[in-house]
Amino acid sequence: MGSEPGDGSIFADLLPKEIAAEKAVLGAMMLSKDAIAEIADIVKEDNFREPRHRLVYRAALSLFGHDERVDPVQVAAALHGLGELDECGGAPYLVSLIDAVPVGASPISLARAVADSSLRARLLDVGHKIIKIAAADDVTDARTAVELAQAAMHELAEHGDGDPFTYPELLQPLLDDIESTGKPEPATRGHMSTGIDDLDRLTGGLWPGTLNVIGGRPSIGKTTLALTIARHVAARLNRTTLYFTRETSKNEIARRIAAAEARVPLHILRSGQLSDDDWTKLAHSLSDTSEIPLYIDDRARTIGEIRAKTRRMHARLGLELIIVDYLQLFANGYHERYRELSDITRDLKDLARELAIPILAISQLNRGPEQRTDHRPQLADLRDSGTVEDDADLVILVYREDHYDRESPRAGEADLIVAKHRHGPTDVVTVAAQLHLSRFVDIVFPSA
Ligand SMILES: Nc1ncnc2c1ncn2[C@@H]1O[C@H](COP(=O)(O)OP(=O)(O)OP(=O)(O)O)[C@@H](O)[C@H]1O
Repeated sequence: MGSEPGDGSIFADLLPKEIAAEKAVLGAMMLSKDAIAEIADIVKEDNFREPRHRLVYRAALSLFGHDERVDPVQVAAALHGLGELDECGGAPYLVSLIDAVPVGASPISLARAVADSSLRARLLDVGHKIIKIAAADDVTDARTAVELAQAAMHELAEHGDGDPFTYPELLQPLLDDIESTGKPEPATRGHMSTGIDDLDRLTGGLWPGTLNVIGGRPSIGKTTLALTIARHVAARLNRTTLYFTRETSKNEIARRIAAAEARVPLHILRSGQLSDDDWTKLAHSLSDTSEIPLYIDDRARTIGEIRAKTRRMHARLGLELIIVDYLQLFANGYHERYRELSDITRDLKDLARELAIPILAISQLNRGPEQRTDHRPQLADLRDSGTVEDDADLVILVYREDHYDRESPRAGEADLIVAKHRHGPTDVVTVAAQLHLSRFVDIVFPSA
């Protein structure tokens, strides 16, 4: 028993509950073939920290792969054939694994518990490694030590499941190393405008080190507002922006940006039925925007991945704005939701401070607006989203009257309700909602 020798860890001793979780996963695999596929998606062999559990897992998976029965008898026979049965505690131990499955437990939650504890053990190992790097002051200078520590953390975030690296995956860190070596720290260029004049007059734009939140009910236009700001910052201000999207694919985001920049309606881009004029507009805008520093990522799945990618790209490119679309999608469901969302917003706030850049995060609201007669969102509608209401420096709530009433005399308008502004006044800014072009624009009143 104890930690696997290969871990080389002084910290990662297995706790009784972690042993129980590993046993339960293996037991669940021997109870149901359906469970095996679900578990294998989440848990890899090296997630098991008890060595004999790795052997049982490998044998069970091999039987499953050959479409054979997976039960204690078959697994015992397979292990016996490999000369590993005694090392695994014999047939009685395999039978005891079945008894270790808690009544009513889902295989997925059991698998997640094992993957989670494996990741924690790796985190402890990395922590230990970082302490050793930090202490070796006769070997490395402080700056190199920080880079080594960051590399250790990146490896953990990107390969928590222990998969081998592909060559293309290794190219990126290599490029980062080559490009960041000897490059001065990017200078912070202060606050930036959002491109919505009235909003900029009220807030001064987005400030370094702040967490800014766009809140709204589904389909109200949160992504449209975030993309309006992203386009302005990247295309008009030429400042490097990284947009994390999870629900909407990067291709769809690109389509929405193209619609807004070329002023060709989204449904026309989707249908492919472009007129000659549309093609001309699209071609011009593609050439105008071919080098804008806007990066779109639809692969990050957790806040840890967002942090790792952001740090890596910041070292390489000097990021100036991060956008996260949207907070709730980056909760992994391992813990109570309120706590996870609180952790995510705190992490984003810390990241904004650490990198001295603004972060703009989209958040869903609870059903509060639907329960009020005027449907206007309020700060308190963020209440279910962890501590975002407290952590945010600026909260902009999006509201469109025509979303609730198609006959509204305010059709085509959106209110951007600045419901929280830590360093200034709150107010409402009204803009034109051109959703078919995926953009919000200032309302220009004809001069008298
Ligand atoms: N071609 C179009 N013409 C008119 N309106 C459109 C078009 N395409 C999308 N819309 C509208 O734009 C709105 C979607 O905006 P957006 O995706 O920014 O909302 P959201 O608040 O981010 O939504 P979600 O919570 O679903 O992510 C919807 O109301 C949708 O009906």
